[in-house]
Amino acid sequence: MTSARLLEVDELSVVFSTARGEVYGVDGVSFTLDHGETLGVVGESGSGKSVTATSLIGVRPPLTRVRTSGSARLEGRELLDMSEAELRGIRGAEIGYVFQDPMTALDPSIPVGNQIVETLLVHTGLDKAGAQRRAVELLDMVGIPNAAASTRNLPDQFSGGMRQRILVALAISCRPKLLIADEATTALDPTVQTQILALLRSLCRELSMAMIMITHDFGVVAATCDRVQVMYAGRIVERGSVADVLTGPRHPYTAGLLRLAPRLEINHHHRLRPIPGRAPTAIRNEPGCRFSPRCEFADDRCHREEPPWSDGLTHASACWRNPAELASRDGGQAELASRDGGQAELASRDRGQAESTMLDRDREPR
Ligand SMILES: Nc1ncnc2c1ncn2[C@@H]1O[C@H](COP(=O)(O)OP(=O)(O)OP(=O)(O)O)[C@@H](O)[C@H]1O
Repeated sequence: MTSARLLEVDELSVVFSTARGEVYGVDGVSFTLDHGETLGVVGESGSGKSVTATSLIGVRPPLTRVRTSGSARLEGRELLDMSEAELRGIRGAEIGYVFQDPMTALDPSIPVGNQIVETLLVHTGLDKAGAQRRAVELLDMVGIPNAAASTRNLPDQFSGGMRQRILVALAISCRPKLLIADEATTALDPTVQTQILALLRSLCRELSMAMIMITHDFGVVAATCDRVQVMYAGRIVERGSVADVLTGPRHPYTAGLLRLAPRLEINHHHRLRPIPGRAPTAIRNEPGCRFSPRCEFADDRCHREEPPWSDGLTHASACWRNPAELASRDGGQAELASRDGGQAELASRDRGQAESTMLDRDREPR
């Protein structure tokens, strides 16, 4: 029986034992994802985006003692209790993963077609001839020119953008229900980045595939996602629809990130500029809100007590302060709100632009 929800993550915590003590890579994260839905996960470096995602597919850093707790269910099946063999069956087949650097995921010594064929033979009932035909179809689908001949090429015979397309082909080869794109376009130049984002969005639609898009970049989220959650120091601090969060951020951290993002256009690189102060490593030794040492609105209670999560709302944040109060105290916020009106428009324009780019099927030269 298929569960209504594709993914249900409940109080997920991932703790690393380090020389400095226990470090919470992720600390009590909960979220859900429906079939076909696209979710952006945004936050500064070290906020726990990748640890959240890799714990779903059971990938653990080597030589590190890790303790995972909570729950992560894929269509009702607990991923955290699965054996390595069961997880191997999930990875690729039900959850596809696209990394930032295709060369870490592609074997440089094996022709790309063979790498896709291997995956298909492991996870599907296709025979070799069927898998070879499917590999050509997949390369064609992601916009590799001369797909049949290209199957014989090694990864380094392709440009960076083409390699990223090949990685997308590999990730979707078994028609996963969920695609996780982890900074998948960060290393690409802006034009190629726009094309890959368009490709991902259109594949999600064509294949009814859900996607978790991990990024530093609100422009990427605006171009590809329905919903977004913002992470800080191992926790989710705000979540909502992309339009709601971009037009009216409720958490001072999100507002700060948006204020510092130059422009929400996906054809410009704009990794998050840092908010003043240092992002903490999530070692549980301080009471109160983790953002309070960097927050211009923090009062005594923020430093003392963990803020509650405003549950039941589609647009919610974990903050003691009232968003209206923050907006009235922060002149910059008012400016942000009016600028964000334009940004919401941009979000839908970016999507249109990204999709028409996809329809054009333009291909970057080698
Ligand atoms: N192997 C490890 N050993 C110890 N701590 C780790 C390890 N991997 C991750 N962490 C901790 O988990 C936190 C979250 O890491 P994660 O890679 O998820 O961040 P991120 O938000 O994905 O950052 P980036 O955007 O730079 O990839 C880090 O700040 C670090 O403290």
